[in-house]
Amino acid sequence: MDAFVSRKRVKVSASEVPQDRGADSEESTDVKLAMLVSLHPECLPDDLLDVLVACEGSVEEAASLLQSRPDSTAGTPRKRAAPPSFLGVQSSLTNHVMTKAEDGSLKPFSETAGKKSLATQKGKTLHLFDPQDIASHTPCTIIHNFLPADEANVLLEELLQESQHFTRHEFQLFSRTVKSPHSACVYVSTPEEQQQQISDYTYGGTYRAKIRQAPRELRSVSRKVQRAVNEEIQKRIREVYPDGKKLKHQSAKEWRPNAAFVNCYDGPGESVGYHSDDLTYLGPHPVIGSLSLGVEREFRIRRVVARDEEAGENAGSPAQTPQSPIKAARGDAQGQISIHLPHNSLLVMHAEMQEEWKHSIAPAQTISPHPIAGNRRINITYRWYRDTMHPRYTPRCRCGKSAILRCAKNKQETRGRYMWMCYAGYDPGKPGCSFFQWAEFDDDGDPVWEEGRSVDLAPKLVNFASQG
Ligand SMILES: O=C(O)CCC(=O)C(=O)O
Ligand SMILES: [Fe+2]
Repeated sequence: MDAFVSRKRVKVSASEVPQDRGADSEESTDVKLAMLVSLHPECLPDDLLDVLVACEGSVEEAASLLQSRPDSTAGTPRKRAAPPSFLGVQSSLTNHVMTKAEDGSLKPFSETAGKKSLATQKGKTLHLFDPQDIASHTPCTIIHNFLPADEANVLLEELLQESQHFTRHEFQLFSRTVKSPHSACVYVSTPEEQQQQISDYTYGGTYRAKIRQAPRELRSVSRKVQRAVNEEIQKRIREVYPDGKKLKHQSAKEWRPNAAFVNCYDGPGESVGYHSDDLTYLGPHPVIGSLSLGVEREFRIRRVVARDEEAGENAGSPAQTPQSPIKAARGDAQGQISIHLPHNSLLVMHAEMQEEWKHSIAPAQTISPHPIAGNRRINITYRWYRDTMHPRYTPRCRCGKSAILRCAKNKQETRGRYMWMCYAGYDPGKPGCSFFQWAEFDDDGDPVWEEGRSVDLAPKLVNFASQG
C-alpha cells in the first residue's frame, strides 16, 4: 500500500526540479489530511480539511487544536453521520444508487438528481451497489458471492487466525509516533522470498519486518482470483477501453499474483485513509484483485484532480484521457463514490485506477456483525509484482536505498509520466537525498533501462497459483 503515512517533501535544488514537482504540494495536502484522519477517524475529512486550512496547512497546529477542543465546542468537526441502515444486507444490491441528501440522510439518487448523470458534488458521497453501475462509473468491477460460501468461510477463518500476527504500520508525525488505523501483513510464496522481502523491498518508503508465507487457503483461492481477474481485464479491454485495446503501459501478459497484502479492520472505527497503491514493484497501470470477507464496509474512491484541470475550463468535468477511458461520474473530481463491499465480494481495481484515483476504507459509525468475523473485516489485495521491477534492477538513490516509483499528476505537460524518487521522501524525519529521475517504460509497462544493464539475475517471485 502506498502509505497514507506522512511523507515530508524534500526540497530539491532548482536544477533538479522537474516540471511536475508542483504535484507534491497537492499531494502533501492529501497526506496532511490523511494524517489528521488517522488521528481523528471519528471526524469527517471535509471538516478536518477546514481545520487544516484554518491552521494554514500546519498539521501540528491542526492536531493540537483538535486535541484541545472538547467535543461540545462550537466549530469542532462533526462526528461522522450514521452509515446507511442497509449496510450488511447483500441481497438488496440491485440497481440502487443512493446519494446523501442535504440533511445527511440517504435518498435514492433518482429523487435527488436526474437519473442519467451520476453527479457527485463537493463533500457529497454517491453510493453505488449495482455491479453494472460500478463498472460504468468507476475504475473498478465487482463480483458478489465470488467463492462458494464454504470456501469463503474457510478462508476467513484461516485469516482471522493469521490476524494475530498482523501489525500496525508506525510512522512519525513530528514528535509523535502514529500507528495506522488498521493492522496488516504482507504474504509471499516461499521462506526465501520472505527473507528477500524483508531485506530488499520497501512499503511506502520503509522496510517491513513482518512478512509471512502465504497459508494454504490464501494460495488456493488465488487460482480462482487469478482466473476471474484475467477475465475481468479482458472484458474491460473489450467493452470499455478505446478501440478495444489495453492501455499504454498496461501489461499485455496474464495477471499472475505473487504477493498479497492482508488487512484487518477490527471494529467500525478502523480504516485506511485516502491513498493510491505504491507502483514501485507493480509498475505502471497495475491491476489488483481485492477480496473482502467478514463485515461489510465502504470502499470510497475519488478521482485525483490536477490543479490545472481544477482551475481551468475542465473544472467539474474530469477529462477523458487515454488512461481514463471511462467518463467518470460528473463532478466526482470533487465528491466521492462509495462502493459497498459485502462479505465474499471480489473487487477488481483496473489498470486506470492507481494513477488517476485514490481509495480509502472510511470509518463507519455502526456495522452489522458477521457470524464468523464478529466486528472484523478481512481484506486481501492480491498483487502481481513484476519480475522486471525487482529492487535489484530499479535505481538506487544517493542514500543507497531503492528509489520509489511515482506518477506525475499535476501539470498537463508532464501528467502521466513516471519518476523514480528518493525513498526518504516517504519517510518523515529522514532528510533524504532528493534523488529524481524520469522513469521510462515500454508499451507493456516494463522498464527500459540504459543499455548493457542486466535484468536476469534477481530471483523471481513465485506465483501463488503455481504452488501446491
Ligand atoms: O481494505 C481494502 O479494501 C483496501 C486496502 C488497501 O487499500 C490496500 O491494502 O492498499
Ligand atoms: Fe490501497
